[in-house]
Amino acid sequence: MALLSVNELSISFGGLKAVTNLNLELNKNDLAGLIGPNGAGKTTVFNMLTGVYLPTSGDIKLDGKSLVGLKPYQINHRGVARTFQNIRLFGDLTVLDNLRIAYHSHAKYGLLGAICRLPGFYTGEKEIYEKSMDLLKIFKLDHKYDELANNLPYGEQRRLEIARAMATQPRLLLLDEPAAGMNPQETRELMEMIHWIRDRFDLTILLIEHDMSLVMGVCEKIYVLDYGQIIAMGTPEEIKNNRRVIEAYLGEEAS
Ligand SMILES: Nc1ncnc2c1ncn2[C@@H]1O[C@H](COP(=O)(O)OP(=O)(O)OP(=O)(O)O)[C@@H](O)[C@H]1O
Repeated sequence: MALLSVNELSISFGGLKAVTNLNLELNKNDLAGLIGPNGAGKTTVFNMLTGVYLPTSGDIKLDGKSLVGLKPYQINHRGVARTFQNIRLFGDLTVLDNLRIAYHSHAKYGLLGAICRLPGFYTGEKEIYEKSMDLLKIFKLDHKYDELANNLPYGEQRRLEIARAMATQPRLLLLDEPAAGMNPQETRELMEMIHWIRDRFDLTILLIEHDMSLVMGVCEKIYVLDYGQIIAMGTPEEIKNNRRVIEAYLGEEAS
């Protein structure tokens, strides 16, 4: 069974059909891309997958169970995490605390345990600290654990956002333009990191990206969206040579 199965998904804003009859399927461990010209509807798809927008029609199933109508935090608890096009970190908190907060959303001790400082609270806190530091190491941010997130260079803020999403222990990770604003060296390192976390954490990843070298280099399967509709799906090689895809992008450049 597919991990994620999107069936005839549509959404309209007033008279504007932003996404129409979208079908998409991801198997466990897929590393897939969602590309398309500006305004094609990519972020809107992510917003529907994560419960930010309620679809007008259609269904989204994770492991065969519908996510439609669930709140974003409920969808996160089912195993879906995301990053945003515009970085959304807690800028005035340290790098470590940004991760701790994400781990706390899944902490095993309750409010009473925290207020009364029950033994479970201390073991829980220690575990969260250790797991947070482990994740920071993976994302090469451990030496910056005490810095305020706002003070990190842009590329590191992007990595911290992915690390924070990983702290919610997702099965499906949605990355919205993870390489935006990165230089070529940072982009190359990010590509390797995305591959590595997919394998290490047994993840399924769907990413939106305008940087074609990243999409073609890292994704094994690519969906192309244009005017809210999927116009092509295939391997990077198939997508590169697809006439409809070339036209969609050339149309954008010509306008
Ligand atoms: N909340 C909303 N209200 C009204 N229109 C919206 C809303 N969200 C998205 N749209 C519209 O839906 C369409 C798709 O937007 P979306 O941001 O999903 O595109 P995108 O492919 O992610 O674009 P980009 O690559 O530029 O980020 C656009 O016409 C946008 O204006």
